[in-house]
Amino acid sequence: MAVHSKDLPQQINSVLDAVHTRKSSAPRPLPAVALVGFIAIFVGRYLSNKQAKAKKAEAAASKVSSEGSSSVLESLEAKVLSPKKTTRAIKHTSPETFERNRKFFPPSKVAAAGSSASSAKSSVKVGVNKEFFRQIEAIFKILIPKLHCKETFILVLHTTFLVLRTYLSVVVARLDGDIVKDLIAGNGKGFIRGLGYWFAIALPATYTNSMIRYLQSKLSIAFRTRLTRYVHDLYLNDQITYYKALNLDDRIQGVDQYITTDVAKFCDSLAGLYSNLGKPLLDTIIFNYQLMRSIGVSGMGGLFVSYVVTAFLLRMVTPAFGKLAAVEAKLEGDFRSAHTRLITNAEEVAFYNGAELEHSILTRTYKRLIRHINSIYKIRIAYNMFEDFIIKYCWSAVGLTLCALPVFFPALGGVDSVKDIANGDKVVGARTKGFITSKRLMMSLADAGGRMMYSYKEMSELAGSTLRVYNLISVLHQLQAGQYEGVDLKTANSAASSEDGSGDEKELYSLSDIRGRIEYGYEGIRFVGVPIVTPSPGNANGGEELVRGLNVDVRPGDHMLVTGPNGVGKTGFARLVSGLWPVFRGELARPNPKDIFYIPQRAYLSIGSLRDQVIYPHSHADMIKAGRTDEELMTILKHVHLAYIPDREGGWDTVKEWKDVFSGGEKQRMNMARLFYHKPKFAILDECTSAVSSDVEGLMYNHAKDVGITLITISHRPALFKYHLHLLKLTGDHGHWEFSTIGTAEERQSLEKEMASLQAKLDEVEDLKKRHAEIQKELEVGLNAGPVDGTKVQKRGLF
Ligand SMILES: Nc1ncnc2c1ncn2[C@@H]1O[C@H](COP(=O)(O)OP(=O)(O)OP(=O)(O)O)[C@@H](O)[C@H]1O
Repeated sequence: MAVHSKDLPQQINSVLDAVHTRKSSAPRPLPAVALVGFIAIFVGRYLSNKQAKAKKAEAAASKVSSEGSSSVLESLEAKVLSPKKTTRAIKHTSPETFERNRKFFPPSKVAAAGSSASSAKSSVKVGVNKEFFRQIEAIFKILIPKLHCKETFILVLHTTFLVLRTYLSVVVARLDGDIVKDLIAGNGKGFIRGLGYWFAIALPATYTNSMIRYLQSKLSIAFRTRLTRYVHDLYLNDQITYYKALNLDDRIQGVDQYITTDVAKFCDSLAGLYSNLGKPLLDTIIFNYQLMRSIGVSGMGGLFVSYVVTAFLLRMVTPAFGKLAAVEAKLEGDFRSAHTRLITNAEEVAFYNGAELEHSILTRTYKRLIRHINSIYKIRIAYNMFEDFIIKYCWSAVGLTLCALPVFFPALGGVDSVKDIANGDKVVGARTKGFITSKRLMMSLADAGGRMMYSYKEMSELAGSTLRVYNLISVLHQLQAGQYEGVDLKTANSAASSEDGSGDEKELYSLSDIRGRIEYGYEGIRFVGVPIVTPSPGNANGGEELVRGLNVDVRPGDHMLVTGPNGVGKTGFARLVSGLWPVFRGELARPNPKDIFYIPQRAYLSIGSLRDQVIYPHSHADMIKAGRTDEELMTILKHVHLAYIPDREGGWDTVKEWKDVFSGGEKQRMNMARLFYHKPKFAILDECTSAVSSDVEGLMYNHAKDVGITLITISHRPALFKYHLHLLKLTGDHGHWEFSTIGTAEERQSLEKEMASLQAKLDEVEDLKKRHAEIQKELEVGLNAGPVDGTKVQKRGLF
């Protein structure tokens, strides 16, 4: 019977023939051992090198932390001043790479589970379909950016071990057949030799298995590192994509869950899928070929038919695992963010005694998640039963029948049994060997088939996490390029005119229709016809116009106070200048980022040392590079009346959760210290001294002006008038605003002083007048009452 030996690599064929031909006396598994040994040495060297490097780095790190602050400083200084000596810096993804990749990430056509309406309109479902493969292909451009990279190396090594494992399985199946045949024939020598080979194979086989697991984890970590780095570069950059994703777009809610859990899950599933799908696929090809040698072509035909029927049946009964996985990920994210909210607002909740309500929110979120997970488990019961029934029982029955074919109909047997009989084996021995080998191969095949079917389920689940990761990258790419999910202007226009009733066209502001212009590098802040509009993502009527076409020009030294009632758009003004809100119309000219500093309403304290709080957003290395010293920081703290802090907290290097350490006023003063450290040309102070006592507030304002910072203060408090020259009043009346000049600061201050002293004198006059009237009245009463008795007068309370 013709055997297609050319179909397999020559080497595998010759080794397999050597194993099953009894005439060969050479130790048969040796090529495998040699190959594994070579790979083991290679991988071992690679890993030990890595471990040695890691140990070295760890030792260096512990040395730095055990030495005092001065040595930390020295080591940092050394790093800054001699970049050659530092470890290789992690390079950020270049804007060109983002530009190149953006076209591979157009908005997903799949209806994202639990996402906004626009994507939900889509008819494409989550699952193993064309869109899934397109998304995977796009993500692969990030995972494996070029042919020669670490991931390719791991993949090649992983594939080598997978092939090796399949090869060893075939060797084991044949060896098993040989051993049983020798046992039945009573061939002691052959039996002992067989056992020897058995143990010789055990070593490379176990090593191969553990290397496959190890390389799978390495591949997953390598993928995760690449993806996380890419997403971080896309998320945290000067385009403030993180702010846009959180405030100007609602397509990715719970972005932390996406970046942490979803990315990790995706990489795990992808790395697992490669071995869970690649290995059984390879097994199926090789085992089928081997089986054909034992059970013949007709047996193979039967096997093929059983595959097709199985695949068809399983496809019919497989639930939408992809969609279920995507919904589960979203619900996990909701549960996590409910906890995060509580952590962030623990003090406020405690003051309000809100534990019970918060508890019910957490329980509700958790129940929603668990209800969904439980429903997945229930769906799985029926599916797993069906899968087991087909793979374990039906396949075994088919397998046994196929093994029996050569026994009952020798003409249908494969080439091996013919060869064995020709080699002088007895018919029973040849049948036993053939049956044991075929059975083992069948079992491995059933196992491979099972894993392949299981992989289909995994692939459906992978489709869910792929969709989430793809959506994350796609939305971030779009936001970075300034493309938002805007409202449909046609629908919004008709809605606005009918609501209005007048039929007049009302100006609509959609994030997809931003027409304003921003000019950087201007020596001041100039608004020309710029409206202040809330971005309102997802609002069908577009953003709300808070302030109508604003025209102001603040030049150096023109300190300006922005005032108005709550919610009128004062912070909106600052958000426009800082580039957080888009300029929908008009022209905005502003200084370069380094020349303007913004201090928000809620004081922010970063993770890090006390020093980091003053110099934020500089790092210590930046500070050293700029030639700034701790003494300078101390002087700054004196200006904000916080000079006692370094001593109290144990020095500049103390690391604490600073938001829990400082009082409200201290937090605000620390934020003002940052302003004095950075000394920008312009500063926007948004109610950032509301908790500071007025005397210290005055000192800080005066110091800021002394060092040449032009102040734009957002505040309701008239006490701050005296530090400003101009007043921008947002009235809140149909977007109305007024701009006026307060006068020079000195004039204003001296006038106010005079006013205050005159007022004090007037108050005194009023008191004197009142007293005068009282005395007069008493005297009149006393005179009318006749001669005065001293005791009587005293009783009336005159003296
Ligand atoms: N991302 C956003 N999307 C939609 N509306 C927003 C957004 N951010 C703020 N707003 C709304 O815009 C309005 C103006 O907000 P802004 O923070 O500018 O008020 P403000 O004048 O500074 O008020 P306050 O004096 O209370 O600080 C508010 O009604 C607010 O609810």
